[in-house]
Amino acid sequence: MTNETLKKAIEQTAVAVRQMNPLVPSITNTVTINFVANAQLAVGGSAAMVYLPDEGEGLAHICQAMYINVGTLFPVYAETLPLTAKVLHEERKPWVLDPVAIGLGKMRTDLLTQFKEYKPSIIRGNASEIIALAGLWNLSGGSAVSEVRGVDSTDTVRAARDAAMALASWTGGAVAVSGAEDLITDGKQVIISKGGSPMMPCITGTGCSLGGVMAVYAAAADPFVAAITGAAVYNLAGSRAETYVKGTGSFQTAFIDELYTAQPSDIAGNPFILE
Ligand SMILES: Nc1ncnc2c1ncn2[C@@H]1O[C@H](COP(=O)(O)OP(=O)(O)O)[C@@H](O)[C@H]1O
Ligand SMILES: Cc1ncsc1CCOP(=O)(O)O
Ligand SMILES: [Mg+2]
Repeated sequence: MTNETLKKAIEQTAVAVRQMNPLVPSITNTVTINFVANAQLAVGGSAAMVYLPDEGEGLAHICQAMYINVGTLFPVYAETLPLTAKVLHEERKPWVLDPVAIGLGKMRTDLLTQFKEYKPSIIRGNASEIIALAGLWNLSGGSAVSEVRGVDSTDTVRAARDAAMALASWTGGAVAVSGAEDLITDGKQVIISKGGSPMMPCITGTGCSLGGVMAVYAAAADPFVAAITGAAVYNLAGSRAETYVKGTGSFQTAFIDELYTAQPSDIAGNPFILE
């Protein structure tokens, strides 16, 4: 892939989701569920949030793509999440996994272990989560899950490069590592997406909603292009929003405005490096 073909693919993806308005349901955490839905709607998707096993399974059958985020688990998810992921895998529907706070608790570890066989099309996490997931799945570049501290990263994005590539090689999809710069790989190529704002990690849900937005784009593009398009619109919107807000409260509102108003050509023009 060249820079020009990638820019064209990003622009086409952003245009396509606005035309399609794809149904992209989520099973996600209760902290940021509203932010996820609003971000998905802002870029052109149709959101639907559920908790129950038959509802996850039912939506997996009819959706164009789906998002699973393990941020706040409830006992019912022991049934909901594997059932839903199994349908997505069997029907070859694109789906995005955010392994939030991997390492915390037995149920989270059990669920994330099971997802290895259901091969998420895109895995999106911060650097520590990506390194820990590769460790849990016994892939190269991974390390013990006990090193994760809650939901925030203690590793640099570059430190997660090998883990990200190993995970993408296993799934056959893409892996996106977020941070001050974002690294996206399909296991062969690596893209660094630039931009964003230091305010982004200071509000909860930028990472979670980025996963939801990547799922929306996965309804219209292959996982690698979808993940790159998600990173690009986030970095563009974050850079723009920080220029006129007073602090992190108004940043969240401005950020959604910038997602909504971002033109496909501007999303494609957000700086990236093809390594
Ligand atoms: N220091 C930073 N500068 C610019 N953008 C950032 C910075 N930290 C995080 N971001 C952006 O915030 C979003 C969420 O990333 P991150 O905070 O790593 O996820 P998580 O919330 O899962 O830990 C991504 O779009 C990322 O590019
Ligand atoms: C704070 C918190 N606690 C459990 S899930 C969650 C949200 C994490 O969101 P993000 O990873 O996008 O900052
Ligand atoms: Mg996160």
